[in-house]
Amino acid sequence: MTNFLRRSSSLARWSKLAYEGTAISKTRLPCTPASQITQLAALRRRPYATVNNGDPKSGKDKKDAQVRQGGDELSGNKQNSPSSRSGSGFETSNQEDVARPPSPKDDDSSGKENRIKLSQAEEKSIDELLMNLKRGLPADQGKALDLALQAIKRDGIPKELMEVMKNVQEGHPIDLATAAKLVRVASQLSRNAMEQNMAESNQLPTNEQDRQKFQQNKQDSQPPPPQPPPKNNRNPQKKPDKKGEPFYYDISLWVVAFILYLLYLAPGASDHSREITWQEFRTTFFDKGLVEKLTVVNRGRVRVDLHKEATAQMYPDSPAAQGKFHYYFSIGSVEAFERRLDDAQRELGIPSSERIPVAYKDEISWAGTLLSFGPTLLLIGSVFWLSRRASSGVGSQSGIFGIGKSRAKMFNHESDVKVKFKDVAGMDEAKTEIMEFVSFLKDPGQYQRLGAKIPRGAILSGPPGTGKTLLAKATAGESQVPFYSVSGSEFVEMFVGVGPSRVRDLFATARKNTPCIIFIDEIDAIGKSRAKQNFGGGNDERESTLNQILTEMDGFNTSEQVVVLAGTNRPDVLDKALMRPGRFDRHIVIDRPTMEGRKQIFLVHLKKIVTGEDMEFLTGRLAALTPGFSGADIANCVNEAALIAARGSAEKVEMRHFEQAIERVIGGLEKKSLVLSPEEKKTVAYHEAGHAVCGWFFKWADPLLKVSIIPRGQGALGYAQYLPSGDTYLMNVNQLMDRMAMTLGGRVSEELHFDTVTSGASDDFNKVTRMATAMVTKWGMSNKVGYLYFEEEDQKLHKPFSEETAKTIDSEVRRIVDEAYKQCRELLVEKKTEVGLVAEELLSKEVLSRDDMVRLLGKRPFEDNKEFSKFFDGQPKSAPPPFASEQTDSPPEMPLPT
Ligand SMILES: Nc1ncnc2c1ncn2[C@@H]1O[C@H](COP(=O)(O)OP(=O)(O)OP(=O)(O)O)[C@@H](O)[C@H]1O
Repeated sequence: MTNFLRRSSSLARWSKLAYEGTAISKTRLPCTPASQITQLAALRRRPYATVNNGDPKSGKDKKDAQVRQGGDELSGNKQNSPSSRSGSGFETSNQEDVARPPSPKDDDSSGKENRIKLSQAEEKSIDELLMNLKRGLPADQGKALDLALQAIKRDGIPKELMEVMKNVQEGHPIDLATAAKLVRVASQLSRNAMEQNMAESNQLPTNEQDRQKFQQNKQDSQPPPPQPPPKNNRNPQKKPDKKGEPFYYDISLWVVAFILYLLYLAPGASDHSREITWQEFRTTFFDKGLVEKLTVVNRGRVRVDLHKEATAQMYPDSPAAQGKFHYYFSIGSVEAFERRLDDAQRELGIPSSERIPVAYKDEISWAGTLLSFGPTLLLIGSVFWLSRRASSGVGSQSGIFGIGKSRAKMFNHESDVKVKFKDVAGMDEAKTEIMEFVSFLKDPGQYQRLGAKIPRGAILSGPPGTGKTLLAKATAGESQVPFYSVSGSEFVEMFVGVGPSRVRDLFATARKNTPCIIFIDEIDAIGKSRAKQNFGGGNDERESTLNQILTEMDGFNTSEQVVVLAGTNRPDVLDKALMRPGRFDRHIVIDRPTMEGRKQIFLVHLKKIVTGEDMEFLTGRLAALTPGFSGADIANCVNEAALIAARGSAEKVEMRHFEQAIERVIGGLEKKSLVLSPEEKKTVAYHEAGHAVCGWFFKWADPLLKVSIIPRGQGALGYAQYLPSGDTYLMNVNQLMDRMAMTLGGRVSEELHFDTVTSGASDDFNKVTRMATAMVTKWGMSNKVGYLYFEEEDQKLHKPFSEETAKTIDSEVRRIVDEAYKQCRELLVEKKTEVGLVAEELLSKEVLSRDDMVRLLGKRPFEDNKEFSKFFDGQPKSAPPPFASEQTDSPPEMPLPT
């Protein structure tokens, strides 16, 4: 035991662990140790060392034994050394029992007369242990530990505990009765320690009768005068504890921990066996006739059963003389072992009738089996842990078990959805259509009374940023209902079945919160036509998600107030089944805003901006400057203007800030770092001048607003911006021809003014070719091809026309472009001087405005669109910003006629 106690660091660790294990159930403490003892005894294995010279064991074991012996000698216990007694080091204390002083009669089994005192060396070890342990403990715990160990030191270890340890050592498992015994011993030890402590501090009598009397007297008497708190009293035994019960538990805890530790150290159940070699087996046991039986276990090991009595006589200290202990040795193969054994027996002349019986046995090693499951358990454990960790992060839906849950964001109508219809500008028709959903959600009774079927949903389609989501939110805001927003792509996962499951979950949640609105943005991610998807391999997962949406929408009964809105930029690719009545009943097209729409959207966004400009004029001018802008572009422009103004420390956002912002949004950042050579600059100037002069003198072309040779954005060395003749939806042949001629103006000008031409007109040619091709193949503007429409489809492998038609189309496109070129060249030859004028002015100023053009070329000979031109005429100073949607150096492409 001295040895064990010397290892105080491990005792500290172990006791702390035991304490932590039991601390959580302080009130149930007396029951705790029993179960733990069983576990602990089985957990820890400690090699056994016998001390007899004849006993087969390694040199290391011998050394251990010598150390132990030395320890016992040190403790003055020489005559009780293990060589004279079997058992563990604890038993060395048994002799002290004789010298134990008589104590008052105590009826409990762990009373003082039943204790075995510790030796001096052991007591010393306890003191050391105490010192080490107390360092890492809170003051209260330290005090309790002190008391517990002092009591053990003073009174010794109960005999019962010793018996248990002996049993454990002999390999008997700790059964319920033993556990109960241990509990009793532990609690008795604790109580004794506590009472002793009380007695010492209050002179409490230690025998039962006196104790009762004392308690009675204490109750009858006056409460003792309050003691001043003892200052610097370092002796916890003298200090009465005020916490009472909890303190008792603390002591108990330490007693339990200590007992557990003793058991844990006892060379117990685990020390049933020891490996030896064949040679050791032969010389030590076999040749001496001690072997009773051999058992081949799992064809790899042989267990040696010895004649107990004979072994005990020959090796009194060997554990093999005790109950369940046995030696074993490993064999290479059963056959080889049998041969060896036969040989050995033959050598010894053992007759065949007396030969040692050999049994064969297969045993399952539970540890091995468990170990083989280790990697699997580890994998399952880590997956579980990862999923738990993930789910404790963003939200409870994000773990692996929440994968089938809908990712829809819910906006509370009271707090989150603040958008109203007044915030959505420039789409009056769409608002009127969607208003019906609002009145249904607000007052469904009116519709039901008249037998009208409630619309299920609407698809909002249109280019990006035109306000589809905003409109859906405003619908929720107006109808004062919850709003579930989800993107179509959020249904698509790599796992099969997740999409449909999320759809189900979304609709189930919505049904629980009726009335409400579900908004599925970018529904084309899942709602693509199933026929089209199958080209080049289908996507079953997407298809089943779509099917689930169709089913869910069918599943609504008419009284369910769930409206499904969906947004898409590609209504053309949607599955027809989605669009049929009863599902998305309404198809609301939200196009880019018109001039009036843009004005209103600017008004909405300008509300938040500090500006001193006249609102009517400002919004009109900005709207005129931004044809083709979506609501999102407008919002971005307004914000950009405010940023530019703030960057220049301006008081207010002025017109020039807005114009700069629009330029930036359209053309990108000015590339100041890009320095052109003088020749390149000249070419760009003449190229742009060619466009500008064409725009000025062709009746159906758009007049110039601004031309610049400052490089911007990606690869645009210069650009010309034009005043649109209006929000054009239809274009006639004259307009198309003038526009194509104007687009070719850059190259023609280069031809007329330079010896050679540059690559700068490539984008112009692209536009011209596309326009001419559309005129021939789609718009019926070629007599030779006639009134035919040929769809351009990238995915189609075959052209929808014959080779002959293809040739005709080619020649017609070429004819049209040639005509446009001729028209342009005729004009520019005639206006060669004007082109030179404009180009030279551009070279010197880099930017020319509409007013510069008037000054250089005179007033345009045609009437401009009043609606637009009123915002630009009479503005001598400010150069108007560029035309929308143009980033290159050529005139704008015409909108596709609808
Ligand atoms: N009609 C409008 N009135 C006011 N603001 C608008 C309007 N349209 C768009 N906006 C602004 O543009 C922003 C983006 O619009 P929104 O998200 O609704 O576009 P969307 O059509 O849903 O785009 P996408 O198709 O890319 O999803 C809005 O937050 C709003 O600031």
